[in-house]
Amino acid sequence: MADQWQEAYDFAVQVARAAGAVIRKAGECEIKVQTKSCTVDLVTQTDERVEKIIIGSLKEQFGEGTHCFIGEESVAKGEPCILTDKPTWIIDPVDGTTNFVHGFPFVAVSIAFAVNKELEFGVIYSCLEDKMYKARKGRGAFCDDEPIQVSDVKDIHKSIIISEHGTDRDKQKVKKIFSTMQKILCIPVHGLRGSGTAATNMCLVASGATEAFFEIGIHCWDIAAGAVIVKEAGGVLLDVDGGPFDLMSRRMISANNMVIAERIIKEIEIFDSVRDDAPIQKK
Ligand SMILES: O=P([O-])([O-])O[C@@H]1[C@@H](O)[C@H](O)[C@@H](O)[C@H](O)[C@@H]1O
Ligand SMILES: [Mg+2]
Repeated sequence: MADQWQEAYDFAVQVARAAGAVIRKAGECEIKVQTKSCTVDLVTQTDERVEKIIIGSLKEQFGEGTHCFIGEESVAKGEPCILTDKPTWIIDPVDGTTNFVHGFPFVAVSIAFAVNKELEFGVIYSCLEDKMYKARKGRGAFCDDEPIQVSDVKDIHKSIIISEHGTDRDKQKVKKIFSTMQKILCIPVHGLRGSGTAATNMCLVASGATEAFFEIGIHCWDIAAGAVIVKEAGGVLLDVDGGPFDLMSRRMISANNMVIAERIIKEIEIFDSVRDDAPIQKK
């Protein structure tokens, strides 16, 4: 059967690389910062401009109305965040916006593609590192066209675990986040890390640099591309309660294997997060 998504996959890589160049250039100028859900949930004109460039390029290539789009900044402006069976692009134009604003060197363009609610491929361009991660369902994962695979560590005491504190500053949630981190650190593990971008964190799992990344509070656009890349690199994806991975649930763990995943899950103190696909509350 003709390989119908190869062209879309190759085009997504080109678009991600071009978007990364725009981000790098914008980072050389003064960055005007605004906020979204709270004072530390940052957004810049670059986030919005890059998302428009990506979606515009995809519409031009594949036609208006044939594909659907879930983009971080479009959703922030009220677009629906509903995954249907239609071919759908799930886009985070600047993953690691806070890093971008501060010049902290981890910023990624994350582009995923789903059909019939199945993730077909994911592309993550870590644009300040100039590293292109990509994977297609059933065809392996790559960084700069070199195959990558997860670490073979099974002993939690020999692991590095990534988690992030996110942008929610609710005291009860922060307490659970840090209590979880403390319990994991004192297993003990070799170390805790966090790049500040979920997409990059998942590439670090996929490339074997760390054994797991989990977070409660992330969005589908942060993790969709990384989910394909981790899975194709031989890793596992689960809900933080050990259930099946749920792209819209705002929580997940990605790990190199089930032994590490299940050990980390034991320590996670779960708190509620409104699903990405929850009905929009009328103001
Ligand atoms: O907002 P953004 O930079 O696209 O996405 C970021 C995520 O990738 C990260 O995992 C999370 O901890 C941050 O709070 C932020 O949400
Ligand atoms: Mg993001």
